[in-house]
Amino acid sequence: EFFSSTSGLEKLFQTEVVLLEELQSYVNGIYQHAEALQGEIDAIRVEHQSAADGIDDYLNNPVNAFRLIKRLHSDWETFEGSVASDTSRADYLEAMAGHRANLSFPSGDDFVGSAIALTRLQQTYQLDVAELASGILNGVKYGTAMSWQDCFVLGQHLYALRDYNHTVPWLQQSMQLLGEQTYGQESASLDFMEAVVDYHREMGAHESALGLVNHVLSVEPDQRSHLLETRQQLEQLITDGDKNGLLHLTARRPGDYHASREFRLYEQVCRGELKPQPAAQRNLRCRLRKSRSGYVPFKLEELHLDPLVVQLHQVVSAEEADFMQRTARPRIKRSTVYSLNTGESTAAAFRTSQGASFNYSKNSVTKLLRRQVGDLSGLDMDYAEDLQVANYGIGGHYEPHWDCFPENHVYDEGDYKGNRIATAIYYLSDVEAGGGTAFPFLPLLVTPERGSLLFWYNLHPSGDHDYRTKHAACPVLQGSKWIANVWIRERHQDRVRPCDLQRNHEISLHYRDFD
Ligand SMILES: O=C(O)CCC(=O)C(=O)O
Ligand SMILES: [Fe+2]
Repeated sequence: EFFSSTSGLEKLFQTEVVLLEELQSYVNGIYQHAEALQGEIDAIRVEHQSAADGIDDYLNNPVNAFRLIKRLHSDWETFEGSVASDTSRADYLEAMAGHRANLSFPSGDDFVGSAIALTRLQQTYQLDVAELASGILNGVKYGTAMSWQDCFVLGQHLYALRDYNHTVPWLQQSMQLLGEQTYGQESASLDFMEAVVDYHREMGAHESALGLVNHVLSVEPDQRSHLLETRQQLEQLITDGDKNGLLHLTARRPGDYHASREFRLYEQVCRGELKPQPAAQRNLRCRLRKSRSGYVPFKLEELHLDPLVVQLHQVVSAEEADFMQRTARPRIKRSTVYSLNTGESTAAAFRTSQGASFNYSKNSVTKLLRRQVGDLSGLDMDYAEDLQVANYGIGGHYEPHWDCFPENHVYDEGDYKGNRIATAIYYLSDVEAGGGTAFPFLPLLVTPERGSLLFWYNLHPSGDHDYRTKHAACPVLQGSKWIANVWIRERHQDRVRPCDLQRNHEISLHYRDFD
C-alpha cells in the first residue's frame, strides 16, 4: 500500500521515472524508424518530380525504366519488411510487462484511499474545490493544477463510493474546466457534458444539471433542441423544491460519528478555529526544567494544566530525527487498529499512516528517546511499550481516540503491565500545513515541531480514564509527518505519581459519552 505514507509515494514516483524513460526510448525508436522511411519517401518523390514534365519522356530513358522496375521489384518489399520487422512496439510492451511485475504500482485501494484523502482535506479544512483543483491550499500555491479529466475521474470515483456530496462539486469543477478549453465548444465535449447532466439528475443536483443544459444549449441551440424539454423538467423540479435523488438519500444517518458534535469540535480545532479560553491560557508558563540525568535543562512549555499537557522543545536534534526516519523508512507498514470485537488488528479508514516498532535497545537514538521521557516524567520506563514510529502521507490522519485501553480490555500482555498511564510523542518532522495533534475537548491544537516532545497523562491519579484526553492527528494538508510514540504503562509508577485513594474521575466522565 502506497497512499498512506510519503515514503510509499516516493516508490511510485520512482516507478514513473522508469516508465517515462521506457516510453521515451520507444518514441525515440519510432522517430528513427520514421526518419529512415521518410528519407526513402523523399527520394522516390524527387524521382517522380523529374517525371512531371512528361511520363513518356521519363520512361523512355532506360536508366529510369530500370530504376522503376528495381524499386517495385525489391525496394518496396524492403520497406514492407522494415515495417514488419519493427519490433519497437512489441519490445515496449514486453518491457512494460516486466516493469509491471517488478516495480511498485498503486492498487485499487490506493486509488480509492487517495481520493478519499482529498475529500477529507476538503472537508476538514473547508477547502474550495476550485482552489484545490488549481493547486492552491489555504491560499498558497503548492501543486500543479488538475485537468478537467482529473476532476472528472475523481468525481466518478466518489460517485462509485457513493459520496455524492463530494461528487457534485468535482463534476461541476470538471465541466467548468472543460468549458474553458478551446475544444470545450466542440460536439464531442458537448456530448460529454450531456452525459454529466444525467449524473447530476440522478443525484438530484438539479441546479448543476440546469447550468450545464443551459451551457450546451447556448453553444448548439439547434442541434440539441431535445434538451429544451430537459430544461423545462429541471426548472419545474427546482420550483417544486424536489428532494429526490441519491444526494438526499445519503444525508448522514443519525449516529454517524462524522456528523457528531464531537467530530465537528475536532475539525474546528484542526482548523484553528477553536482554542483554549484566554483565562485558561493566562496561567500557562514556559520554564526550564531540570533533567534527571542530563545536564541540559528541558525547555518546557505548558499547553494545558488540567489535564496536564506539555511540549518540550529541542529535545532531539535534526540529525537524530532524520536518523530515526531513515531507520524506519524500510520497515514501515500500514498502521492497524485493534478491535475489541474481533480481537484482530486491521487497517482502518480512521487511521491512515504507516508505522514500525522498535525495541529501545536498537540504537543510541532509540535509547535516547526512552531516557528522555523517563528524565522528564520521572516515570519508570521498564514497562514502556516498544517505540512506534509513524509516517503520515497527504491526507493521513488518526481520528479522535483515547490511547488508554477500555475498561474491559485485558492489557497485561507479556511485559506490558497495566493501562497506558501516559503518552509521549516525539515529532520527528515539521509539517508544512495541517497534521497537528488535536484535543477536541480542551480544545487544543499542538503544532508538530521537529525535535520536540509532547507529553500527557491518560489516566487520573485514581487510575480511572481521563476522558478529556481524547485526541487525534489532523489530516496532513501539505508535507510528510513523522512521529515516534512512547506509551508508558501503569506498573511501578505509584512512587512518582501516587495513587489517589478516592476515585477522582467525575470531572472527565462527561466526556466519555459526548455526542
Ligand atoms: O500523530 C499524532 O499527532 C497523534 C498520534 C496518536 O494519537 C497515536 O498514534 O495514538
Ligand atoms: Fe493517540
